[in-house]
Amino acid sequence: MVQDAPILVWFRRGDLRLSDNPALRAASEKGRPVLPVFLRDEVVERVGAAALWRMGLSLESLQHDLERFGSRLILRTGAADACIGALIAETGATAIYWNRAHDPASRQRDTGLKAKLKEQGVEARSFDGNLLFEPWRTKNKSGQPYKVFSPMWRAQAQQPVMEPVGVPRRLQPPSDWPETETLAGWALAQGMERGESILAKRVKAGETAARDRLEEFLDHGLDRYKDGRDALAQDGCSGLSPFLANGEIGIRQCWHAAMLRDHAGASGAQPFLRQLMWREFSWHLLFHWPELETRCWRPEWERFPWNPDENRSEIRAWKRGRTGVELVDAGMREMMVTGLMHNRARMVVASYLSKHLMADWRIGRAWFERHLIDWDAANNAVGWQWVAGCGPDASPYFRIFNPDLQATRYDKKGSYRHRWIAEGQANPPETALEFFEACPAAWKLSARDPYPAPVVALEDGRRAALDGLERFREQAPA
Ligand SMILES: Cc1cc2nc3c(=O)[nH]c(=O)nc-3n(C[C@H](O)[C@H](O)[C@H](O)COP(=O)(O)OP(=O)(O)OC[C@H]3O[C@@H](n4cnc5c(N)ncnc54)[C@H](O)[C@@H]3O)c2cc1C
Repeated sequence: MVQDAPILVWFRRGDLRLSDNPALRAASEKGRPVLPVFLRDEVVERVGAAALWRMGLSLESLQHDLERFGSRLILRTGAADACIGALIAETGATAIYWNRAHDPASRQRDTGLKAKLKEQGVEARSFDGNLLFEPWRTKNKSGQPYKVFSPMWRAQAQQPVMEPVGVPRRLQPPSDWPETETLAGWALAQGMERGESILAKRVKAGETAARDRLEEFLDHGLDRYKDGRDALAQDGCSGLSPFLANGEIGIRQCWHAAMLRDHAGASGAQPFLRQLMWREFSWHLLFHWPELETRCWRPEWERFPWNPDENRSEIRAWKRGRTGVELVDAGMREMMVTGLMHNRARMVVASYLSKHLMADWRIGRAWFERHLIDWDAANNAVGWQWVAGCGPDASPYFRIFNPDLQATRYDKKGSYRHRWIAEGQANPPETALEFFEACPAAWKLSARDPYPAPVVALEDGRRAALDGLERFREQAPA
């Protein structure tokens, strides 16, 4: 009987939660058995090592949350259409619901699958659960997608954002559960070299932890956010990015909670909402320009004399936190130890790579993709293109961050560098020493090594970058 047939609810990285989950909520309201599913499919296979490991913690937490409802999470590996086809055949499901993902690979997969399922008479419904506004509905005054952040912020911040839907009241289990693979069997930490145990010390995962983090930040961090968000050594940001990347909290939940504080007069609410809108802007761009991760948004920048050679010793030094430029090295080491990097440091290390070292920004984008636990396809691509100067609304290429000046301004007392760089300190803090445990053994790094001399003198690097810009401008068509 169709009215008793199960509905598959397909969770993805980006919506691993029970609240503010429109697909799950809609399925639960049908009064039919609900079968939650997560696939290790072609899209998941692309996720970098650290983010994949972090996603495993999310899935573990989601499993527990579902079990509290008498439900389960069915895990399968393989191409999405084969896995879904098999589950339909095994369970008699006649419908599948999911929340839309907006990265190009997911869109391609979902569009093909939806058409195929419809042909087979299966109800395939998608919901908007991952953004404040669906990107095809958001248009500038000329009816075009936004290319510049500020007008989008001014216009969209005034638009009503859908209220988050609540946790389902009940999840009716199917009469028989299909077979599931196990998270242990998936061994999601496999690609992590040595970093897993170090990262694990600091990571909290899951929907409850995400909500706690948001409340803690709103109660104790929001008022300091405007000035504190740039201070490298302070815990001045929300720390929500890994929760958002996995969808343990919904963006609409964050937005509405911050709006309430804004209405109550909290001074940091507007700057925080603005950053949430940057995430929205990034996804808006990736939706409308699906090549954003791999191609310069400004096509003429493909002719910029980036150096594509990833095997240069300077690039190796950048990856290993051994450039001899303290702020750059501190940022890169923070990422190795925590899977995260302060936003200011992300900008500095990205500028150093794409300008002082003239490396192709895609080398950095891919390295972040492998090492960040908050990896987000849109934020990462837009962040890199913004810094490298080839994206929409980008910082101009001639704006070259001077890491030493940035350190003077945003790490006045040197606490951030002290926290992450052990060499030369009589009693380095644990954080600085952990870098040597977290990085691959093959790098053969030791805290007892002398700190390296700069691989490029900052002034030489800046000059070379500006010369590159001049050559590029001379040969670019008018
Ligand atoms: C080169 C580069 C790469 C980046 N890669 C990523 C990435 O892979 N994943 C990621 O989530 N962010 C990325 N960012 C953006 C930003 O650095 C992080 O979102 C931020 O540091 C996360 O910390 P938080 O949650 O405490 O931020 P908060 O300052 O508390 O901000 C709250 C939320 O707003 C959003 N946000 C904040 N700043 C930005 C921004 N500049 N662009 C887009 N959204 C923003 C994020 O969702 C963030 O979680 C990148 C930035 C740069 C310059």
